[in-house]
Amino acid sequence: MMTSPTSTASPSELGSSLTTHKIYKRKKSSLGEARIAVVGSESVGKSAVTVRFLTKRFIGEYEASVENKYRHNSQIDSDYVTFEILDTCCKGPEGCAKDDIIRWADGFLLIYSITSRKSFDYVKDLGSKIIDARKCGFPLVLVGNKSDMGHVRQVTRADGQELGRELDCPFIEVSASEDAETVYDAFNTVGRDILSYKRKSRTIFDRVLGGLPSLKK
Ligand SMILES: Nc1nc2c(ncn2[C@@H]2O[C@H](COP(=O)(O)OP(=O)(O)OP(=O)(O)O)[C@@H](O)[C@H]2O)c(=O)[nH]1
Repeated sequence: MMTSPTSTASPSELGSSLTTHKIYKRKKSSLGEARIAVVGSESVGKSAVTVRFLTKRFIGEYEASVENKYRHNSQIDSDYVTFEILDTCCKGPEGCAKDDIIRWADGFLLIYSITSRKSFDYVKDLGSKIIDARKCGFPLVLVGNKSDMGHVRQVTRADGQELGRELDCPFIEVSASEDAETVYDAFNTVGRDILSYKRKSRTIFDRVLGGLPSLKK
């Protein structure tokens, strides 16, 4: 069900595809699935960006005290993909990148607000924590949200590009409120990276299995 752009969105308003979870078990997702955790500090627009991608609408305010998980079918290039998107909540001492979430996700959208230096420093630490926990080359996309608020900008585009290079991941500036295309681009970029990462892992696995019959000869 669509919600009007100016209303307050609650999870139940966003349709039956949504469930809320507390613990994320790392049961491997299938090749056509992309589990994305949307992480970043408070009020950077994690829910706005997620809901924009899911409903094509910008919704101003959210009832946001819990983590929300959504399933969404989409197509990237010629691949059909089921996105599982976790809109995280940062309250609590562990912040939004709890260990079970880091294990659960196939990839991350690291979101900061271009109007908050503090939120940028937060994703810098978070990105390093994720890279330490997962393998090198793990799918991450760095997202600077609220690009429509250039008049109160605290983080330059060059800062974002530099951090993208440091984390070795794509960097995109978006505006959940003004520019849906940039938001789709961010999700599709991480989705594409996840599929390619999974294919590479599978290729190595297949190569190992593929080698076994020849051993019998
Ligand atoms: N101008 C502008 N405001 C935005 C944008 N995205 C989100 N906001 C506003 O920023 C505020 C926080 O947005 P949320 O989506 O609730 O942020 P969040 O990161 O999910 O917040 P928490 O879950 O509470 O940490 C709301 O008032 C939104 O309307 C944007 O692209 N531009």
